[in-house]
Amino acid sequence: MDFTGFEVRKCPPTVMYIPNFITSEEEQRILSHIERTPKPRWTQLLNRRLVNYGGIPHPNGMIAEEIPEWLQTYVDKVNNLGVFESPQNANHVLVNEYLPGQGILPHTDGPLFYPIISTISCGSHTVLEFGKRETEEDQQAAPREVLFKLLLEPRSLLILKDTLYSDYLHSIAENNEDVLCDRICNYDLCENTYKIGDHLVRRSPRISLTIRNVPKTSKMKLKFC
Ligand SMILES: O=C(O)CCC(=O)C(=O)O
Ligand SMILES: [Fe+2]
Repeated sequence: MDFTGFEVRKCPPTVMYIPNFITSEEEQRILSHIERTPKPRWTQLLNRRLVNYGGIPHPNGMIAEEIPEWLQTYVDKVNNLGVFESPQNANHVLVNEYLPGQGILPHTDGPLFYPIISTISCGSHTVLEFGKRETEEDQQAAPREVLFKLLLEPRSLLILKDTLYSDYLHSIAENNEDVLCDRICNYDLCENTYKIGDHLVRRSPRISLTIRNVPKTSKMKLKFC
């Protein structure tokens, strides 16, 4: 796919933002599958809950598990864009659920993944914030400065790579609503519905599909003594 027109130029390289990557019907289908996920499949964290599909990434290699067909459709859709240069096709999906007021602390995705992140948002918008990685002695410093923000609309696809993967931390503030006029780098690529009114948009529950490649996989070996 030719990404011209989808690259966000007001922030460091590289961000691609594609609004309406999936249709409302596809979004509803995803949400209803997630809704039916058995409770024990979820890992409940303090400020969100998550499900791993494709296996659990591990330094010794991920024991690959088959991704269910309804979800593999979207992994294929992302792979077909040529985002992950094969043979680095995506093989893992992390499903995160955020209720209003929930978020994720500043982090990088680290060395277990091939350094490209693709994220499909469903159900609600959110605002992804970026800060710079700090040195050890800076750790105690005052709250980390937010350098720029991206608005992730429902049904959109976000792709992050290069220095944005390696040098910047990303996070979602634990807010019930977002002010959308302030330092949003991809604002001109967003839907018009967000460009009217008072720019204060309430969050509703959001499901994100973070689609990545885990390069190191292993076949499970069972040892019987
Ligand atoms: O929900 C999102 O869009 C971000 C998720 C994320 O950063 C992660 O799971 O590493
Ligand atoms: Fe992340």
